[in-house]
Amino acid sequence: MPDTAPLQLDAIACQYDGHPVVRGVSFALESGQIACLLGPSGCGKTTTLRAIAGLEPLTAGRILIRGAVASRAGFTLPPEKRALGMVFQDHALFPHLSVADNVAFALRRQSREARARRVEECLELVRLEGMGERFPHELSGGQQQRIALARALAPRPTLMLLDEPFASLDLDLRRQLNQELRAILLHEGTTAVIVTHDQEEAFAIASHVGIMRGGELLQWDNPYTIYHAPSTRFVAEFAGAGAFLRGVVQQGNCVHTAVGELRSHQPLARTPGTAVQVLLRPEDVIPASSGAVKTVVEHRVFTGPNILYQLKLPQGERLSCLTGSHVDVAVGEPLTVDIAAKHLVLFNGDA
Ligand SMILES: Nc1ncnc2c1ncn2[C@@H]1O[C@H](COP(=O)(O)OP(=O)(O)OP(=O)(O)O)[C@@H](O)[C@H]1O
Repeated sequence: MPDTAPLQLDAIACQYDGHPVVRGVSFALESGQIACLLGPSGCGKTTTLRAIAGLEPLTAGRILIRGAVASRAGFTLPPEKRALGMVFQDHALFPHLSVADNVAFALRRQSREARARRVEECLELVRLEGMGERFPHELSGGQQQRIALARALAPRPTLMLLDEPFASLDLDLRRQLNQELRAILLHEGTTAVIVTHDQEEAFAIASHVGIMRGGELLQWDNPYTIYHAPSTRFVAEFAGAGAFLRGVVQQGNCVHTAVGELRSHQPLARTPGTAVQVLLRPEDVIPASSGAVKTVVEHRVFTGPNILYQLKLPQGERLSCLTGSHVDVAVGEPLTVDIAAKHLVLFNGDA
């Protein structure tokens, strides 16, 4: 990672009233990368973001912005000196300023012409061209968040920090704005850190996802790796639906389970006889009339295009299964499946 990486965290720690809430968090972002910090409520996502912003001091470690130390124990460069853009859940627009003046706020040092040009450009980026003369209270919640985004982008920050920026909006609008946000960040080449507790949202936006728990960063990877090669069972559970089957490792990269012998295409790195749990994602479980595994539908969630089934095996263990919604089987009915996992994800233990 070159010294000029827009952002680098080296084992940072933060405390509130002597109580540690962030510990040993390290990651780095290259120019234009988009990261999401994801984790359950209270895991330290916002505190990490606030530390990057210069709003929380560090008790250990350091934060480098463009290769220069911005925070370490005993030193915190003030937020306004960090060349950051910030968007928080409560958009905090200036109510007495027009939309254009809100967006122009951080451009005070530029000439009138340059300022007007950039304001127009940013309003276009967030698809609110022609609305510059309006006032924030004349706009919808979604439009106000677009303005907050335009205002943060206007000075071309090194780094954008966004804390659940669309959390107050309804689901459809949130999804749409998240996709627009991703397109805008990519268009502008802006590096960003986004806090969310919505896994689907994180996967849809981010080039990198950091899963946090209890103040620690458990895994930092691209969304595909987080989902398909989770480092811990907690990450596996947090990253999406699935089931864990008890198994025992056999010779030849096989695991014996209640659904039969599962063979991995990659080495299992465990000695035969080891008790393990095998992660099976819903898309690894395929309905097939001539399938090898007999189950009964225990629960089902219809989402429109898909149905997510919870299936019970005769021995009592469970599987998740995702199908198109035309595979329509009622609770209590049998469903025969095949297991299509090629790369087995194993965790230790038979619990
Ligand atoms: N100002 C504060 N004073 C004392 N404790 C705080 C303060 N802010 C946060 N905390 C505590 O620090 C821990 C981490 O909080 P943080 O807001 O970073 O979590 P989070 O992952 O962003 O949670 P959420 O998803 O609910 O926003 C929590 O236990 C929280 O109660």
